[in-house]
Amino acid sequence: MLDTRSQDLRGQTEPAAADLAPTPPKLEVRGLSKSFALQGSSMTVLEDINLQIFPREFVCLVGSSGCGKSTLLNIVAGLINPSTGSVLVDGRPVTGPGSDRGMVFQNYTLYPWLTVSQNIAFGLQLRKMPKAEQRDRIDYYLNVVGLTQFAKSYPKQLSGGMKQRVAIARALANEPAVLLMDEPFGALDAQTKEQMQQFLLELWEQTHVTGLMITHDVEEAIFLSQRVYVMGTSPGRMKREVAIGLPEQRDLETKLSAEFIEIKRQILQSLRE
Ligand SMILES: Nc1ncnc2c1ncn2[C@@H]1O[C@H](COP(=O)(O)OP(=O)(O)OP(=O)(O)O)[C@@H](O)[C@H]1O
Repeated sequence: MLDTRSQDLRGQTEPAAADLAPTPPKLEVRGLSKSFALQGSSMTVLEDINLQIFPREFVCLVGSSGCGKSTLLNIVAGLINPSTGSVLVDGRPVTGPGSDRGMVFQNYTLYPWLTVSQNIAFGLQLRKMPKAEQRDRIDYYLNVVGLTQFAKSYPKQLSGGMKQRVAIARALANEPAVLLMDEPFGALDAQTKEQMQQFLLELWEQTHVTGLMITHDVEEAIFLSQRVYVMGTSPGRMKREVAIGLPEQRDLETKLSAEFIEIKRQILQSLRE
């Protein structure tokens, strides 16, 4: 029996955020700071971070190298603790990793000894999901990422883009409340990266998964999201929030539109300030 979140991921329920006012956020970061101990002193990496991501929103976070993007995402994932502040998913405080947050990293993190299907099944097995339901989910998400024919292949037999599609399918198969992605296309060549961006847009149209992705590629952020958070550095803090008013249906031509170029100019300017 699938829960309502899973139905949401399959695009069957939950109206758009704008149709419901006020809608509680799926993910909320409140007054979050993080300091690391460094050679006997303390280095503040994140300062007073606040953000909210609403159901069916796909949001990107951009910032220059070292501003704390990965640290923030790892805190949201529950992999490291904040120094102050909190993270809430569906109103519940995050205290560690959980299947309500699916994570995709830049470096391929598939298990090389497992097939594509087995990789996707990994979290489902941990949760002791009945076999028949596992098979349904695996088939469904293999189809969503267009890899049905590669179900029995091993990661070493796949290209970089295909590996990331498996990683996305594995994260989605748990039907998380929020999909978290840390530079998922950062290791791909320019052409594959563009294909993956197109793929992710189509995936979002199909699943309307709530997502938070970090990238230092401003064009990628604008192309993929409904909102972009711009981070400043030293210490990492939120500088600006930019609503992306582009139509939902986007393709590579969208990147050449005057509206797109204007948004890009504004974000680049914020990053430079
Ligand atoms: N465990 C740690 N101990 C000490 N300092 C850390 C630790 N993890 C991260 N940092 C520091 O925190 C800062 C932010 O790092 P982080 O990796 O979050 O940045 P980023 O914005 O994701 O960078 P990039 O885009 O280059 O990946 C850096 O100065 C880094 O050296």
